[in-house]
Parts: sequence; structure tokens; C-alpha cells
Amino acid sequence: MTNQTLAADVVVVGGGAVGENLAGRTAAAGLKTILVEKDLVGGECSYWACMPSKALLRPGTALAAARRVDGARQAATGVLDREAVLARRTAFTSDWKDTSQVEWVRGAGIELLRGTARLAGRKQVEVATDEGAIAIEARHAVVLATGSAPSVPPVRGLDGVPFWGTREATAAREVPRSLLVLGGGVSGVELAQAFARLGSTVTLVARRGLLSAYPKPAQRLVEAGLRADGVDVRLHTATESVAREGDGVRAQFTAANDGGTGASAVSPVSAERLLVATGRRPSLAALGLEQVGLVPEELRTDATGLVAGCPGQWLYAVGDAAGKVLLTHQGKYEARAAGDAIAARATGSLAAGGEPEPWSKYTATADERAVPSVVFTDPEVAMVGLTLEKARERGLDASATELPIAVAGSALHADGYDGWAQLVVDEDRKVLLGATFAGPDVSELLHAATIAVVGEVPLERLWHAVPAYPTISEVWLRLLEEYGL
Ligand SMILES: Cc1cc2nc3c(=O)[nH]c(=O)nc-3n(C[C@H](O)[C@H](O)[C@H](O)COP(=O)(O)OP(=O)(O)OC[C@H]3O[C@@H](n4cnc5c(N)ncnc54)[C@H](O)[C@@H]3O)c2cc1C
Ligand SMILES: NC(=O)c1ccc[n+]([C@@H]2O[C@H](COP(=O)([O-])OP(=O)(O)OC[C@H]3O[C@@H](n4cnc5c(N)ncnc54)[C@H](O)[C@@H]3O)[C@@H](O)[C@H]2O)c1
Repeated sequence: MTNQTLAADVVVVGGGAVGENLAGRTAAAGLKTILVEKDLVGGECSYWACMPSKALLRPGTALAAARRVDGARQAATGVLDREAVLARRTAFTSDWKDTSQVEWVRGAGIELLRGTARLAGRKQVEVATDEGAIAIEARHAVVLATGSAPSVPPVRGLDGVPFWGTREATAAREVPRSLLVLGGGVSGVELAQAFARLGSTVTLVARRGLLSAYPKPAQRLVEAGLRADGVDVRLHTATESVAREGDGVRAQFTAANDGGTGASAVSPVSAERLLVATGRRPSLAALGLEQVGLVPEELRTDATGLVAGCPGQWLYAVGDAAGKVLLTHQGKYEARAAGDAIAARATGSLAAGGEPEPWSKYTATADERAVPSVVFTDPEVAMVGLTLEKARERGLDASATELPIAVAGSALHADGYDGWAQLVVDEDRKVLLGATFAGPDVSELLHAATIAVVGEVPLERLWHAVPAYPTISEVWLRLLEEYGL
């Protein structure tokens, strides 16, 4: 057993997408960067989240798209090839091997250390490796990029039954005959649809509605899509208890206080598999934060990722660990800002005290008002910025303009195209605060909205961004006309 001591400019704890990005940024700036990872380099997104879940969904979406177009429908008569879908998913996870990501890390000039890290004091990190403990002294910064862990709800009996989390669902080697999904968030709806389309009998139970962060019409379209795939969607339903039944589980429900969906919603459900997808929390326990006077549950960061209440400007948190936005692309954006801020502070080109200007390269300003997100169900939901409710909560004079998506482009795209779009406008400044699109294949419409929100493009100038004919984007023109331009 060795007891080595290493020195580095920057130590990044956690080699998920976010930690990798940050380390890439600081290494490129010439800072000696050590990346510590206890599991697979690439983290949740590559192996158990974004990539495999989208790989499980995409074949079903492609088949359904063909079936919505007369002429193609007649050719698309079969069912999904489960083995091929699972094999393609496995290929996207590189069969849960991180060789190529390790190559990228090394090629980027980052030093990789496999082990479990914790803070041992100011700028001190201790790593438990297979070869023994290694102490690292960080000259400039320690970055927590440790991701998040699933929250397990307090359901009676849950500790006594085997159940899947999102990791087990996305890594499934077989499609269960039946699946009970607890949780009506993004993971719940995406995985419910993926498995329903692969042939499972799926029940989805949500204690409130589905996708509560998104506007109601978008929620309703996703609910209809799930029901059309045969998913038994039970809203406003509380899970009372679960128990083992043969090789599977049996669950009992009660109507939630905010209005149940009738007696059928609370009838018990037996299923071969139970998937618990009820949210995630930052992974900050057992990191030794107490060693530096911090309370994990109260960790706060500024726009550069710097942890508040930690004197000396050396501790940062980014991505899911920072708990602001639990999305890969936004975490990587935080990593770019924090990585650049660390490098600039190390050379003195960024002042040690105070926060840089909003929208500078050192601040993740978009976290506050321009986060794009996509729910990859069929229909999809794509949203950026503030909903009308959120805008008003912030005291903004906001209005909403909304329409069904019914333009030449959507009619050509799919027979009976059913979609909905909304723009949220700041009435004081006449700029977009947010946009939501719901419908088949709307995700690629989102970046235009993100640019308009981030760029604070005046509506009267947006009027001159003419959507090509005939595309689904024509809905932009309809929305601006409906707004009154
Ligand atoms: C089912 C599902 C689907 C999703 N789909 C999408 C999607 O389509 N698009 C999207 O943008 N987001 C999606 N997300 C969210 C996305 O997965 C996360 O936001 C993203 O993975 C966060 O990246 P991260 O690097 O912050 O954390 P992680 O990817 O969790 O990486 C953290 C890393 O830190 C390591 N680690 C933790 N503690 C230590 C320690 N003490 N020492 C050493 N290493 C440590 C872990 O092993 C891990 O590798 C999805 C999430 C789920 C659950
Ligand atoms: N397409 C994507 O970008 C994508 C896909 C999946 C996940 N993610 C991200 O990963 C994170 C985790 O996803 P998630 O779906 O697990 O979390 P979530 O926070 O989106 O949804 C969790 C759901 O579980 C419900 N819930 C919580 N406690 C419950 C209980 N005791 N009983 C019943 N329901 C309960 C909540 O009301 C909520 O609807 C999210 O931040 C999400 O944005 C993103």
C-alpha cells in the first residue's frame, strides 16, 4: 500500500461529462489538472442516462414517424426488433467500457486517477485507490463534479422489494413483460414510453401531473402520446405500499389529495419490474465538505461555480453536483465557465474578488433564464427560458401567445400532426423570455428559440427571421402574427 502525495494546479472530483469538460478547459489553459473518477469516465450521461435512454427511445420514434405518413405507413407494418434496439443501445454505451473516454482524457493532457476522492482540508484532496491512499495538494482549485444520486421515496415496503432505478432500466438486458413506473418526471415518461414501445405492459403512476415544470398543454400532449402507446397513466395517485409478488411486485395506491383520477386509478398493480424514477439530489455526502466548514445540503455556488462561504476562492461545484440545473448540456456550460474562471484567476487576469459581469465567458448566466431542455417522448417537448408562471413569479410583466402547430410544414411532416407552441414575451422590453414547442420532432426547433432568448432579440427584429417554407418552424411566423406583429 502506497501513501503518495501529488501536487496539481487543479483537482477535479468526478469524471462525468461535466468534470471531463472542466478538466479539458483547465488543462488546455496550461494548468496541471488531475481528474479523479471512482467509476466509469464519462459518468451517468454516457452509460446510464442520456445516451442509453435516447437510444432506447429513438427506434420507436422513427417507426411511429413512418406510421404517421400515408404511403410510408403501409410499409411500416412490423414491430420493433427488441434485440436490435437493445444492441444499438449497448453500442451507444460502448458496452459500459470507458476506453475511448479515457483516451480522450489522456489526449487532452489531463491526468486521470481512478479512486474515490474526499476533501481532507483547504485545497487538500485524499483519494482512496486500489493501491492505497493518495494525497493531492491543489495549488489553485478543487472542483466538485460528482453528479447526483436518485432519491428513493418513502413508500412502505420499498426497502423489501427489488426495484430498478434509471441505471438498471437504461442498462436492461431484457424487456420485462410488465413495468410499473413511479414518477411522472422526465425519466419516468421517457422510460415508460420506451418500454411500452418495446412491448412491456406499462403503468405510470404520478402523485401529481406529468412533467410539472412544463406548460399544461404540453403535458397533455405527452399524456395522450403515452396513452396511445397503451400506457396506463395514473395521475394524482399516491403509492401507498409495494410488496413482493412472485418474482415481481404488487403496489397499492390511494388518490392524492389534489384530486384522484377515479377508482381505476387506485386499483392495485402487479408488475414484473418496478422502476422508481422520482428525482435526483446532488451527490455531496461523504465528500468531506464538513472538513472545510461546509454543510452539504446547504452548498451554494455563484455564477462562476465558486462555492459560497469557503474563504480563499478555491472550491468550485458544477453540473448535477451544484444542483442548479440537472442537465448534461447545462452542466458542461457551467464547466466551461468555471474552467475558464479558474484559469483566469490562476494567472491574475480575472480579479480574485467579486463576480465577473453576467454573460461574460466566466459566468453561467444562462442558468438563470435561458436553460433549454427536451423531453424525448413522442410527441417531444422542447422548452427554453421562463414559463409564463415563472416569469410572473419573478415580477416580470409577461404575456403568453400560444397556438396549435398547424402550418404547411407540420401537415407535410405527419398526417394529423398534433402540436402546440407558446412564446412568452417580456412586455416591458418586447423580447422573448421563453418558448415551448410540443409535438413530433420539435426538438430541432429549440435552438432558434434559445438564440432569441439569449440574444434578447427585439420582437420587431425577430419578425425579419423568416421561416423557410414549408417547415414546422413556420409556427414562429404564426406566433408572431398572433402576438400582433
Ligand atoms: C434516465 C436519465 C436520462 C437523462 N437524459 C438526459 C438527456 O437526454 N439530456 C440531458 O441533458 N440530461 C439528461 N439527464 C441528466 C444527465 O444525465 C445529468 O445532468 C448529467 O449526467 C450530469 O453530469 P455530471 O458530470 O454532473 O454528473 P455524472 O455524470 O453523474 O458524473 C459524476 C461522476 O462523479 C463520479 N464521482 C462521484 N463521487 C466521486 C468521488 N467521491 N470520487 C471520485 N469520483 C466520484 C461518479 O462516479 C460519476 O462518474 C438524464 C438523467 C437521467 C437519470
Ligand atoms: N431528456 C432529458 O433531458 C432528461 C431525461 C431524464 C432525466 N433528466 C434530468 O434528470 C433529472 C432526474 O430526472 P427524474 O425524472 O428522476 O426527476 P424529476 O425531478 O424530473 O421528476 C421526478 C418526479 O417524481 C415525482 N416524485 C417525487 N417524489 C415522489 C414520490 N414520493 N412519489 C411519487 N412521485 C414522486 C416528482 O413529483 C416528479 O414528477 C431531472 O432533473 C431531469 O431534468 C433529463
